[in-house]
Amino acid sequence: MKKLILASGSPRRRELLAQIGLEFEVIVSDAEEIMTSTHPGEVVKELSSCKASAVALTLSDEQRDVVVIGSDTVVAQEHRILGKPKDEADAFQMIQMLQGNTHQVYTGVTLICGEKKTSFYEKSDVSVYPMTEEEIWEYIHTGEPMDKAGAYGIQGYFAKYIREIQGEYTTIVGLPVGRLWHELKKFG
Ligand SMILES: Cc1cn([C@H]2C[C@H](O)[C@@H](COP(=O)(O)OP(=O)(O)OP(=O)(O)O)O2)c(=O)[nH]c1=O
Repeated sequence: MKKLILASGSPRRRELLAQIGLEFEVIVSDAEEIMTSTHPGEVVKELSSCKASAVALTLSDEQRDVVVIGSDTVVAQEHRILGKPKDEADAFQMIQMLQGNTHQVYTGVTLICGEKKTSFYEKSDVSVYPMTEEEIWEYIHTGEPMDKAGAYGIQGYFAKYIREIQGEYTTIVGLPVGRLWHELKKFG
């Protein structure tokens, strides 16, 4: 297995990569996130590519055999794409939309090693129990929503509002590790 660089500041992504027994270095880029598509799957592929490319560009010649991993997660509810909330009022609006409904979580991943590059995405469906306004504010005051796409974390307090998921759990937390491992093997 080649050396790995995780181009992400997300603690969840580090935990998931460590969970499957991989060793890696973390380099966080300040990539400009350029979006040209409106399909959530294409959006997360593009954004993951921006993050991985920004780090790949900083590597020296000796590091050309390293695989750089970039990733991005969004929530899609009907025709809307939700990233991280701007403030608590935005978080309230997002959770208000998600409660009592089913939405999709898309995570895109890009792997870059020298000239070789691959991007893919995974999608999971998440159904949320109805929540009262009081419950939504109580959840926002846990501080959990602000750094998360769709303003919730399935791995935290929000778990008690999850009715059903279809698809891979790690896609929702931010890194679909089964698919990632499958793709990494192709890099040798
Ligand atoms: C839906 C959901 C998202 N999230 C997180 C995963 C991502 O960290 C975050 C979405 O933001 P991203 O912009 O994908 O990632 P990030 O800014 O946290 O990290 P980086 O760009 O450096 O890789 O939301 C959860 O932790 N749990 C969830 O249930």
